[in-house]
Amino acid sequence: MWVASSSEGLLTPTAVALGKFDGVHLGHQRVIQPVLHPCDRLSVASSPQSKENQQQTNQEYIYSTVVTFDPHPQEFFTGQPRTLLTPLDEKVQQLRSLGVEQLVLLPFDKELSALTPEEFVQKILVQQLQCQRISIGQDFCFGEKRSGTAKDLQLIAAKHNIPVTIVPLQTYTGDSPTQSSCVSTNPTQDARISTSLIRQTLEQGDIENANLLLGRPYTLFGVVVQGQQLGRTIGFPTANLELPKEKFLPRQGVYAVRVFTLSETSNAASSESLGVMNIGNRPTVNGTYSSAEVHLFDWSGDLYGKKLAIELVKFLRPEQKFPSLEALKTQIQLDCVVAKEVLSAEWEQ
Ligand SMILES: Cc1cc2nc3c(=O)[nH]c(=O)nc-3n(C[C@H](O)[C@H](O)[C@H](O)COP(=O)(O)O)c2cc1C
Ligand SMILES: Nc1ncnc2c1ncn2[C@@H]1O[C@H](COP(=O)(O)OP(=O)(O)OP(=O)(O)O)[C@@H](O)[C@H]1O
Repeated sequence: MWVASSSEGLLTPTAVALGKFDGVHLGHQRVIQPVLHPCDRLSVASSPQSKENQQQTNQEYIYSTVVTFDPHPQEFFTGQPRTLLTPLDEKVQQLRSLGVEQLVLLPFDKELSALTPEEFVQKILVQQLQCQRISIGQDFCFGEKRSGTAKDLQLIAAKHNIPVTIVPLQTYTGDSPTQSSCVSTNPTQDARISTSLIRQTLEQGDIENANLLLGRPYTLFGVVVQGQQLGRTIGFPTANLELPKEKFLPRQGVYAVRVFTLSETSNAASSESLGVMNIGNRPTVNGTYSSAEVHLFDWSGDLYGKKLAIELVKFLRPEQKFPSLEALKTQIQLDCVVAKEVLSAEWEQ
């Protein structure tokens, strides 16, 4: 997938899905669908329809494009760094797997934030992106002080003969964490699927619902670095992960997880293990910084420098300060038993 951050080097003309898309959750995926090429829309596959096919039928090739903002608008307005469900690398990976061909990162600055809705359409969508088609969610707002609505975009774009798909809000009943049918389009009863809702569920340790809203497991990607090497002295060696500093972390505590070792070049998963993960400050050993560390079941070897993907499956318990390393060891043994039960029950479903 092509990533562009300036008006130069853009692949044009484009079919554009517009928004922040942090998390690339189920609502976002519905907004992206209408701009994908037909074969990707059906299969949600990774390889887009070939450009040659479209040229053979004499159509102008239109690049399926997600247009987003960098930095996140909230970061620009508050001046505070914002953590993200999907830092850039992860967002690129998710969008690529949906079949998106281009990600455009509009620099969100004073100038961009001051564009009126009409100027945004004219300067960005028409002139820069040669946009042929647009997809947005029903609650999309844009332009200076978020003054333009989805309907406004439809009216303004119509003047340039650009059709706009307004995707109805995808909502969630939240009462049935094991069924994908809990995603619906009934906005009166249900909560709108949003980045904010997923952040809240992760903050509460409600991994099952966060995973449903995302349409995939919430995953931490990181490189294994050295820890204090105390884990091996209590019989539970752990791989300490260095995570992107902007990655949003869920509630501190212990999780049942699935772990994939990634190939250094392609990011393809080469092997899968099960394990337990702790996210927190390790008060028992007077830890002074937050760490994320995983113990893999029935595994031994050297993971230093390896890239891991850790899929969170279930929150097991909050982190605690134990009176001794022996007491911590006893608790981790119990954590392993519970995690194995959780993960094998999941496997059977
Ligand atoms: C499954 C699991 C649960 C843990 N739970 C706690 C806990 O409740 N409290 C705590 O202080 N540390 C906890 N830890 C972190 C340990 O203190 C840590 O693994 C140990 O100090 C080794 O750290 P090191 O890898 O930096 O050597 C947990 C670790 C694991 C793997
Ligand atoms: N649940 C949803 N159903 C339909 N469209 C959605 C949904 N959530 C977001 N969208 C649309 O997807 C695009 C990207 O959404 P965006 O990331 O800007 O908002 P969000 O997911 O609601 O996040 P936040 O919680 O930060 O507002 C926008 O066009 C938005 O209107």
